[in-house]
Amino acid sequence: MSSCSGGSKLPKDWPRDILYLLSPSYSNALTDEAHKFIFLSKLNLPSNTEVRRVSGPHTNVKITPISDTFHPAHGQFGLFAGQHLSPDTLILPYLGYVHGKADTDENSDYDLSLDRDHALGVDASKMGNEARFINDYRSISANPNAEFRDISIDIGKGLVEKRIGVFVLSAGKSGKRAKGIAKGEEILVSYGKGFWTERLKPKE
Ligand SMILES: C[S@@+](CC[C@H](N)C(=O)[O-])C[C@H]1O[C@@H](n2cnc3c(N)ncnc32)[C@H](O)[C@@H]1O
Repeated sequence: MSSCSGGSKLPKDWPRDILYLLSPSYSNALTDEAHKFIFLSKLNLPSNTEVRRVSGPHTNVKITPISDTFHPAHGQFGLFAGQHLSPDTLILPYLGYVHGKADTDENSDYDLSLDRDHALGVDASKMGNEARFINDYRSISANPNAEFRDISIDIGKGLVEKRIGVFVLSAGKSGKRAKGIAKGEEILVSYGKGFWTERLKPKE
């Protein structure tokens, strides 16, 4: 795990009690099968796989306190575009604690699925990067402007690591989203209906 907390490389408005990550943190309880799924030889990738290199802090985004009292996440933070972002651009990876079913925190509001078949998640509740501040579009905008997609990251020695990336939505067949995300616009995804139904359940 590569991390920095308190160093000069922290993004503006980064909370003191959350560890800022430059790469994922892995649970010691991950199975061999999970490791094989996450870490792959470049030689075994389909030829059309885009292998990427990314590193934080991410200057294309801004962590911003939500001061608008009509915003449903008022008093919290959101992630905003620091520059124009074109359709289909990778904005940043979603980093956090990569874990299996055995160490899932059922109460986390920052746990994103990495792979359903292997029951793998990325939980950014205690550690993560700027992506943990992305809000859901509901009650903020008519539609999301970004989405999560699988990405392959070059980690050297001929290996790649599977992660989740946040992408600007594609322009769409009719080109209605061709403008992408404007500088200063909030980056919004859909958490999926499941997130909100879980939240509405009484806590045990
Ligand atoms: C992954 S966090 C997003 C960042 C969060 N706003 C923060 O400052 O840490 C998810 C939490 O943000 C809030 N949130 C995100 N989108 C929301 C929305 N559309 N309506 C209400 N609350 C939202 C909820 O409290 C949710 O549990």
